[in-house]
Amino acid sequence: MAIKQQYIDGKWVDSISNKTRKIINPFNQEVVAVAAEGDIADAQKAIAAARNAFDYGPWPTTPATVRGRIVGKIADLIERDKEALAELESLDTGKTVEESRGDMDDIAGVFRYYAELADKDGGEIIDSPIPNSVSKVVKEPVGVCGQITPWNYPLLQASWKLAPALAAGNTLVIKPSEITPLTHVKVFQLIEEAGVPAGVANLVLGPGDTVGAELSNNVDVDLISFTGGIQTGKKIMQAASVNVKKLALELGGKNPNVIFADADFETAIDQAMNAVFFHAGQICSAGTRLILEESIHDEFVQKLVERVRNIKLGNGFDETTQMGPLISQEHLNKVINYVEMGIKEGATVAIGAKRPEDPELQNGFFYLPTILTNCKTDMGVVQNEGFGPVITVEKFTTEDEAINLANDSIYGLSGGVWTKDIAKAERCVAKMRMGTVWINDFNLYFPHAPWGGFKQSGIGRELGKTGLEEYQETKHVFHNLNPEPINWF
Ligand SMILES: NC(=O)c1ccc[n+]([C@@H]2O[C@H](COP(=O)([O-])OP(=O)(O)OC[C@H]3O[C@@H](n4cnc5c(N)ncnc54)[C@H](O)[C@@H]3O)[C@@H](O)[C@H]2O)c1
Ligand SMILES: C[N+](C)(C)CC=O
Repeated sequence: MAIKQQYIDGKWVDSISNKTRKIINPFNQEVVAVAAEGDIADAQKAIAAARNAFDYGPWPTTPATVRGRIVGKIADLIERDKEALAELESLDTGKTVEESRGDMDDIAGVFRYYAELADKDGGEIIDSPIPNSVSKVVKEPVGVCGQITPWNYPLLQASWKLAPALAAGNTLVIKPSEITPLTHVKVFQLIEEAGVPAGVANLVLGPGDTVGAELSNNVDVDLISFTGGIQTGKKIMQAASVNVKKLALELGGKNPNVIFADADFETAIDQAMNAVFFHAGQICSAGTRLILEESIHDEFVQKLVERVRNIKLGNGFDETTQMGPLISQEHLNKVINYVEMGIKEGATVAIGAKRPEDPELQNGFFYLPTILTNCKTDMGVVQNEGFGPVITVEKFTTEDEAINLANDSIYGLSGGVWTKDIAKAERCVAKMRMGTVWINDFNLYFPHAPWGGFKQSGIGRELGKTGLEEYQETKHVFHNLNPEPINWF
């Protein structure tokens, strides 16, 4: 099996130590690839290449229109190779190929969006209060960017970082999760083919506590952008303080889905399922806290259970599969412990709470879709991110109570509210402390709208215009057209 290599300074390379890692299909634990396993030295080599390309290379001063054209070419190539990319993503993560195809459309859309945005902000002329002067504000790239991505949406999360960083003229080193590097490797082949100059975009494979920590610590990195868990985010924030790096953190969520009695009942049930069981709940914005108005609670739970019973688990490459496995044995163990904690705390199992018995699923990291009722907001299972196919159900009777429950969290990534009462929806949205709030929808995102968290769900925003601005410095240039001595001294 050919080794999946790193891409450093425009060359495909093994790790300096020659170490490798087996990449496992979570559906059956088969080895699907062998990847180079980089270390601190590989990260340093890539950072040096990115530093050199930023300080002495053409990319930062290449006209934004030309950079945009190259970013657009990457979008074209992703569309060309969509099927191959989707298959790699599903082999690596276990998600259905149908879902991976959707991810690839989204990813191409992100590159396209930033390709088109690249040359749209040419800065600003200020009406200077000083006679005979010109005052202007220009946008410049931040410098060398370190980018660290998680395993649940490997290439999608990478696209939110790569596309704006390149469009804005930065150079970068990206590190995917060590267990899901395959689509990163493939997209770097496309980045090379699109004509991004050597040293501008670098890919280092390997673990977080070595490669990731080096990206966070190294003083030659000007900005670190991280998507992943809250505990890792805290470590990165601390490390980034070494040279006051610019910091963007996209962390976890424990997202409330508030359903009022006047909501469209069937649609709310359907979307409540989708909000959690899509990708087996391994989504930062999964609607894992179902908050139901008491008068509809029993019927809603009963109907939900009936529908959840029919969710088809299986191989992501089988077109009838609706939900794949969890990512790894380690993660499966975490989800098992998380549900056990909820049961010990007094939650009632409405369905699931175990592994499936189907013999065909025994080699995969499967866990049954699970609904826990009788949950109270102070339970660990309600407060902690489980990152699996598990819904906790709470009840409310008044609008204020619903909002208080929704906000009772250290997280603030996303939330939803379901009602036909427009005024009620707007009142709730105004009080819900989250970066994204959906009215009569859940889990929707697109390149044009910013994404990120309130509270401990993160710092900064990806996507939208703000997603480009994260990768730009703002410089004020004052030009005195008639310099004269001040004669103070
Ligand atoms: N807010 C969002 O948009 C968003 C999107 C996707 C995932 N997430 C979050 O990601 C988490 C799941 O992903 P995960 O398990 O891969 O997270 P994780 O924090 O374990 O790992 C994420 C990345 O950080 C690296 N890493 C680990 N330790 C590190 C260290 N000390 N220094 C630097 N890098 C380090 C890992 O190798 C990986 O590449 C969930 O909490 C989920 O909510 C958030
Ligand atoms: C940000 N999103 C929803 C694409 C993936 C979160 O895990």
